Amino acid sequence: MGLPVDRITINGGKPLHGRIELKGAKNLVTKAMVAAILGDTPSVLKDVPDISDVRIVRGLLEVHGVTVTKGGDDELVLDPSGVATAHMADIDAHAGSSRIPILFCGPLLHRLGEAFIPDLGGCRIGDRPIDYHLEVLRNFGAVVEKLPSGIRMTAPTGLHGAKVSLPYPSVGATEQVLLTAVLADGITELSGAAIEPEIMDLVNILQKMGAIITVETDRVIRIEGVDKLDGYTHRALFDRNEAASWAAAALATEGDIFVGGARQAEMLTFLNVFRKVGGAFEIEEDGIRFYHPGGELKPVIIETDVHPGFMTDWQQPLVIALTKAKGVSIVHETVYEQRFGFVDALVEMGASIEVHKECLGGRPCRFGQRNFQHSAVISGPSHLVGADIEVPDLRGGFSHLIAALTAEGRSTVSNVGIIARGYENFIGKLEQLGADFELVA
Ligand SMILES: CC(=O)N[C@H]1[C@@H](OP(=O)(O)OP(=O)(O)OC[C@H]2O[C@@H](n3ccc(=O)[nH]c3=O)[C@H](O)[C@@H]2O)O[C@H](CO)[C@@H](O)[C@@H]1O
Ligand SMILES: C=C(OP(=O)(O)O)C(=O)O
Repeated sequence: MGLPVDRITINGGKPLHGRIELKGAKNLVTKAMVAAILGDTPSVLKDVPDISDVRIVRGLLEVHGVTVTKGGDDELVLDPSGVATAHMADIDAHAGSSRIPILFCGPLLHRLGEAFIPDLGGCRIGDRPIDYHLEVLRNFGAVVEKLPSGIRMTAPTGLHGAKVSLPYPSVGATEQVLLTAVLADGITELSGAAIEPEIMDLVNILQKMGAIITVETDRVIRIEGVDKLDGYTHRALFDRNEAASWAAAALATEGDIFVGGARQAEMLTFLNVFRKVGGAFEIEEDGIRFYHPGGELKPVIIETDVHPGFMTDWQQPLVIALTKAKGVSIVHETVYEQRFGFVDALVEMGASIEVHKECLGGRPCRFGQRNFQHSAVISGPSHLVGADIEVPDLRGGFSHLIAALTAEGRSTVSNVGIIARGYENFIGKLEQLGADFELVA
């Protein structure tokens, strides 16, 4: 279900208390849905969240002839037996705000011998080129033709295993290689691979389907192509980015939230930072309790990075807690060159945050000396006051919600529809946690 409104007013200053439940990770579920195209039989995916990115991918699969039906609660059955060439106009209409269409390339080239990819969506937090994707696909034997409306791909001699190397461990490009190599003829060796937990869960899924994938040391993944794959049955990995977001909300509002379904192993790096800032957590069998134990919050120096580093998607929500810490925190964003657009609204609300183009707080990154404002210096504690703010992107949007929840007085947050791209029923969850807000028609 979409959001009924695009604006909410929040009366801040009330700690969030209660329990929420996570479902499968946005960054795995959508890719698992694409993997279903590769099977000869239907796949069953469990713990699918009701978020708009899932609806977009569902629409795209249906346009390509995959029958998608609801199984049990939160379960999708994806039957690829009718996969057929789609109409370009229909694809364009369904691509929406997601970046997932690019991952249809390999599976569609295997099944149909051609693919059309419209312009991609996703958060505007940097240029987000797709050069690695196109380069690896060319290595497999794809012919890429750029059209005004998107990209058309064919594979006149089929797809063949290749030795490929990524200049940077891109999550999407690693998934592109996996989804293409599993049915390619011969062996693929990928070096410079990303190894995020969501990628490892995609590897689990592909192995269930019949793929042969070896994850070696030093970011090398070896895939032996097979002739056919079957469907899978899989419960999606929990959404660790949503877990970190609610954890940040608990800390910033001086609250206490039990995040059902969160697990320690995939959040080790986040938990260390959360503890250093002054947050407390208790790890239970069925989730993690995150809370503010009282006392002052402490400043930290964080550098975002690929896994097992501090995930870039965690920094935006955590910045609000850092505005409450006594002293100077630094966040050096090394994954996306423009992920600090969201701080303008926070400054308007009274936060003291400066962004710099230098690489502050650690080692130099790809963005140093290139005029990208990618390091933030946060001085606290700041007293935030309510304001009218507009959500710029998914995680920046969640961070705006937290800012409004901690601020004195009333804030109006508009463009909240973006948040539904990755947070299931966040309005209902805010209600469950005791937030004081109203939806504005
Ligand atoms: C749907 C999904 O899973 N999204 C996640 C995925 O995004 P996504 O897969 O798009 O992110 P990537 O890991 O590919 O991007 C990382 C960096 O590589 C660059 N790059 C990437 C591809 C390419 O062809 N050329 C290139 O230069 C990007 O501009 C960026 O600077 O991983 C990111 C990094 O963990 C997360 O923040 C996103 O939440
Ligand atoms: C950047 C993100 O997602 P996407 O790649 O879907 O834009 C995110 O989840 O924070």
